[in-house]
Amino acid sequence: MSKQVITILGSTGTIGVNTLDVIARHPDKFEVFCLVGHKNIQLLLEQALRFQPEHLVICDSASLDQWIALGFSNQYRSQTGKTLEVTGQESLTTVCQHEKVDTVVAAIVGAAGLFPTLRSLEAGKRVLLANKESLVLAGRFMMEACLKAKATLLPIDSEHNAIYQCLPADYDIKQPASHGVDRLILTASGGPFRTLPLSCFEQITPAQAVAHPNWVMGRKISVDSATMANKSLELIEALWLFGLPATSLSVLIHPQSIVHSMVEYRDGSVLAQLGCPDMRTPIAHVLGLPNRIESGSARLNLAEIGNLSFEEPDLNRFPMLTLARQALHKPDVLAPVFNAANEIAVDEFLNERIGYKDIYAMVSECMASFADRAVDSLDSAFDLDQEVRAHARQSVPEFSR
Ligand SMILES: NC(=O)C1=CN([C@@H]2O[C@H](COP(=O)(O)OP(=O)(O)OC[C@H]3O[C@@H](n4cnc5c(N)ncnc54)[C@H](OP(=O)(O)O)[C@@H]3O)[C@@H](O)[C@H]2O)C=CC1
Ligand SMILES: CC(=O)[C@@H](O)[C@H](O)COP(=O)(O)O
Ligand SMILES: [Mn+2]
Repeated sequence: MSKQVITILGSTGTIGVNTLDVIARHPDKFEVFCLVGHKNIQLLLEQALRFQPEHLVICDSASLDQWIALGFSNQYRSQTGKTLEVTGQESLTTVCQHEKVDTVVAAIVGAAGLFPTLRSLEAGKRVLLANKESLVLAGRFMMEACLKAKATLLPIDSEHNAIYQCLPADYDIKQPASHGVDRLILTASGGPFRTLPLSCFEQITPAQAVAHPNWVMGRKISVDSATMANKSLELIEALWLFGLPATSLSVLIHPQSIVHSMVEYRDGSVLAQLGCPDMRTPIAHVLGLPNRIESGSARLNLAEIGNLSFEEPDLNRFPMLTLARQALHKPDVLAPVFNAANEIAVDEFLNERIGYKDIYAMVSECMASFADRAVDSLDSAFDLDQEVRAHARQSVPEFSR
C-alpha cells in the first residue's frame, strides 16, 4: 500500500510535535512532504534531519534569513547527503496543493493559519484541522471550499474529534436532524481558575494562566482555556463542522478532561468518547482513518481515576461564554470579531500590557463596536478581521495593568 504523504503546517508547535510523534511510529504508513514553521528554526532543523521532507517552509522572513546565515542547509546536506528545498511563506500554496500531497495537518496558531488551510481545501486535500481560529474567522467560506472541491475536513481538536467519533458514520451536515441528534455537549476542563476566588482575578499573571491543569499546549490556547475563550471558539467551530443550530450546542464543565465530549440523541442515548488527555489520540484517529493505529498514549484506567465529575459553567466566572452565544447567532460577523479581538487581547496579556480581566473587556468592547457590520465574502471577513485588530491594539492604553 502506498504511504500517506503529508504537509504539516505548524510542525514546531505542540500539535505539530505530537503529529510527528505519531507519524514516527508508523514509517510504513506516512511520509512527510513538507514541514512548515515560523521562528523555531533549531527545531525545524532537527525535525528535517529526522523526517527528511522534500521541502521546508519558514514563514518568518527574519528566521529564514537566519537559517541561511547559519548554514543550516549545508549542515543538512552534509548529515543526510540530500538536498532540501527551503523557502519562505510565499510557497505555502505550493506545499499545500502539491500533487504528491494527500493530507495537510493545519496546526498553525491563530488566523495566520487560514490562508494555507483554505488553499488545501480548495485543492481537494484531506485536511486535519487543529487550527480552530481559521474556521471561526471564515467558517462559511471554508465549508463552501470543502464542498466545492470535495475535500475532506477532519477535526483534531479533542472535543470535535470526540463528537465526530460519536456521530453516525453517514452523518450529513446538510441534514443534521435526520440522524436524531438533539445536542452536542462540549466538555470543558474549567482551566486553572475554575475554583480561584473571583477577588483574585485582578492579580492573575501570564505564568498562572498558561498552566493548564490537564493538557500541555501552546501559550495562546492555554490562556484561551483559562478564560474559556477556547470553549467559545469551539462552540463556533462545532457550528460550522456539524451544521446543528446554536440551540443544540452546549458546554459542560468536566475537570478531569477524560470525557472529551458527548452526543445526545433523540431517544435519550448519550454517546461519549473517553481517553487520557493526550492529543496523540485524536491525531492518530484522523491520520489512521478508516483504521485505528497506535498513538503512543497511555491507556485509560478508570478504576485508578475513580471519579468523573461534571458541573454547569458559571457565567460570572466565564463571561466569554455569553459573548460566544452572541457570536453563534450572527456567526459570519461576530465570530471573526470575537476571534480577532481575542487574539490581540491574549497577545497583549501575555506581554503584560493588559491585565487578565481586560481580555474579556477588550473582546466585549470590540463585539459591541462592530456588531452592525456585514460580511458577504471572504475578503470582507478578512477586512473585518484586520479592522478589529487595529481597533483592539489602539484601545490598549484604555486598559490598566
Ligand atoms: N495544543 C493543543 O493541544 C491543541 C491545539 N489546538 C489548536 O491548534 C493550533 C496550534 O496550537 P499549538 O500547537 O498548541 O500552538 P503552539 O503555539 O505550540 O504552536 C504554534 C505553531 O504555529 C506556528 N506559527 C505561529 N505563528 C505563525 C505565523 N504567523 N505563520 C506561520 N506559522 C506560525 C509556530 O511556529 P514557530 O514555533 O516555529 O514559531 C508553531 O509551529 C491552535 O489553533 C490551537 O487552538 C487545538 C486543540 C488542542
Ligand atoms: C486538548 C484540546 O482540545 C483543548 O482545546 C482543550 O480542550 C483545552 O482544554 P479546556 O477544556 O480547558 O479548554
Ligand atoms: Mn479542544
